[in-house]
Amino acid sequence: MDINVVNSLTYEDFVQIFGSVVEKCPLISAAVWSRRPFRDLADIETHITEFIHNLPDSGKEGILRCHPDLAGRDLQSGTLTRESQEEQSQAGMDTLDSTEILHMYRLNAQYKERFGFPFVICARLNKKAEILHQLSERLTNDRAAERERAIEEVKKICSLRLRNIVRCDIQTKL
Ligand SMILES: NC(=O)NC1=NC(=O)NC1=O
Repeated sequence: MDINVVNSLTYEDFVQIFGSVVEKCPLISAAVWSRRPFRDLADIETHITEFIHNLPDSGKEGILRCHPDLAGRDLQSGTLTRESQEEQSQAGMDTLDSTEILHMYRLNAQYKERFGFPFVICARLNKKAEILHQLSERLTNDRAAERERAIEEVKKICSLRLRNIVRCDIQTKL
């Protein structure tokens, strides 16, 4: 998306377009809007990651809690956001058999019980086997380390969603 177009967006249009780059956290884009004009898309990403970085632990955990479980209730009931649906499908979460779904459900529940926030991973960069491996492995982290690790995954998801916005725009230009 042409950065001059982005910089000329009204607040409402900016949040409409960028509000879901962090799952169900339009507040972040609403806050970043006031940092315009942006040099480029990477500049928007920098402002978003700085906003997240400067949040207290409770704020970071709040962002994590806005993420739907992988292969969880929202996927099964078709109530995922468009972005999450695409990401989870790409990772093969929508083709698990009943045993795998139950296994994911149990590990997600165990993880949430231990940390108080859901397991978050950038689904577009991982397939089923790696997701299960990471979920089991990260369960042994301490809370502070795991919070930071999960926030790093949120930043990867955000980065890919930002580029998706740009790619769509290029397509409309072709
Ligand atoms: N709990 C999660 O990691 N959820 C997700 N990761 C993604 O990349 N998309 C999701 O919905």
